Amino acid sequence: MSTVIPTNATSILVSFVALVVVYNVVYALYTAYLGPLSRFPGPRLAAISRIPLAIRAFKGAEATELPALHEKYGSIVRIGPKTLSYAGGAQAWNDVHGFAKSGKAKPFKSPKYYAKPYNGADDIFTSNGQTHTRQRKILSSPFSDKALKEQEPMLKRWSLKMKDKLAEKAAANEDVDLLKFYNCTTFDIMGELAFSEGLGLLDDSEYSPWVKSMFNSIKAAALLREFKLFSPVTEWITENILMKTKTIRKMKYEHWRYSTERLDRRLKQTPEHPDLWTTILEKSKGGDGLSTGEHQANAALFMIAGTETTATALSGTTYWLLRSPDKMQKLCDEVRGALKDFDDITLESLAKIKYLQACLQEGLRMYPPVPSALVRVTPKGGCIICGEYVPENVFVGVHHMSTYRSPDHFKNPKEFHPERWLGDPEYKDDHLDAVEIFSVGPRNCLGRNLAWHEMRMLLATMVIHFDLALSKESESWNEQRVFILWEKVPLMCSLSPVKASV
Ligand code: HEM
Repeated sequence: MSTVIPTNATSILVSFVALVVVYNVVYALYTAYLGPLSRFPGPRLAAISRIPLAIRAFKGAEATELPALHEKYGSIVRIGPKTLSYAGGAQAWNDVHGFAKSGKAKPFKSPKYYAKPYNGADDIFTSNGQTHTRQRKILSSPFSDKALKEQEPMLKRWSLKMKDKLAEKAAANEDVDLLKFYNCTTFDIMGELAFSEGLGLLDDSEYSPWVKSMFNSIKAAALLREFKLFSPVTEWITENILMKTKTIRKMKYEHWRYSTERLDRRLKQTPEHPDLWTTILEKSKGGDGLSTGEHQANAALFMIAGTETTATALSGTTYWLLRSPDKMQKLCDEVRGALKDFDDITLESLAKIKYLQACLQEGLRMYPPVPSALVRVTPKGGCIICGEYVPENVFVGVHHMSTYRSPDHFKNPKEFHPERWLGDPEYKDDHLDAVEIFSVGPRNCLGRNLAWHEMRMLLATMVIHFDLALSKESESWNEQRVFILWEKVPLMCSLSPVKASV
């Protein structure tokens, strides 16, 4: 009797496992060959399993592999059993990310994809529905044109400080890592904007432990998310084991602690000059305001969303200008011609320099700071995207890199030509509206106006004061892996001061 029970138990277990395996294989084959997504083109293995998607994510290879898949299969590619990637230009942008029309439900942000902040409160990036609408109304107020104009002297002050620090390096004949300088500047700016205190990064021209931990946690978050999405088992392991490990908790807590401490300090005082929280607190009065947890969550978010993105955009644009000496010369001529004196530099005067704007637009197309798709999930009952019905619960997203590298949208898509943004007849057939660096619709980038002001001001500051040359070691700088964002390496350049700089 004692030997019969284990044998039965073993055979029950074996039968159960076999059943699970058979069920999964049949289900995967059904989904791939007969399911509602089977009519979308893509590699067969990707329709059966998430393995190819996961391998690509762990290799950090999406910036090259996804554009190649779109080139082969077209503007909609099935890249996972329940995942579609889009590179279809303006219509894809509107259908996936745009405003809802006549009460029709739109794809939304799945909590599976976007983890909540450390304190469990939603920030504007993770929230959906009414919480998002309420937060957006309050948080957008400090980014109006009028509010940003008040920040002009502050932006000029940090631009000059960046220039002074770079001038020290140039005087010492040292090559500089421009990526680091741009990052130090945008972090210091956001520190002052959000908390009325700079982070002191430009003082030492070095990243602080906080900033280093932010960079490390972006890659960790990308890999964890991919592991979590792989299967129900890995999802359980991620939620119940990995996310609770000391290392991951510490990583999340560190970023949280740094920004919360600064926000707390800021909330105890009234700064002389208005900052973001001056307006946010004003708009937050009354029943519909932000809770303390939401203030904290959004402060932490701003320190990531509003810093390294802008520094990345500047680094990418500078890199492509350095690779294209004729374009760099034209930019220097136009900027130096338009701005003769430091007082000439205003947000308005910078916005009028058309070639400066075109260089930034083309730099963003060539090297989008957010290269990946910001994935959504289709709503109950499904929806129509690019003229095709997509059933509910499917991951969808417009992939920036694939869209911007597509010959369907751009002539010479892999080449840097600011002229395409200035009506050059050579590029008359380009679909410029395929480029939506800041996304579209109800949750497009809240800080896009600030980002444009910062990018124009800092790039103009560079070319007004310095002639730049790319160091040999950075010639292939753009060949980087992607883990949600680019895994950037130093952008080494040599600088020589312009004689009669303003
Ligand atoms: C070149 C620089 C920047 C780029 C390329 C960029 C890009 C984006 C993109 C693509 C989104 C859409 C996210 C999504 O669909 O989930 C977004 C959202 C957002 N961005 Fe930016 N961004 C930049 C600068 C900034 C700055 C300076 C701020 C200032 C704080 C900022 C704050 C935000 C916020 C708060 C959201 C969430 C908006 C919402 O969900 O309603 N960004 N950004």
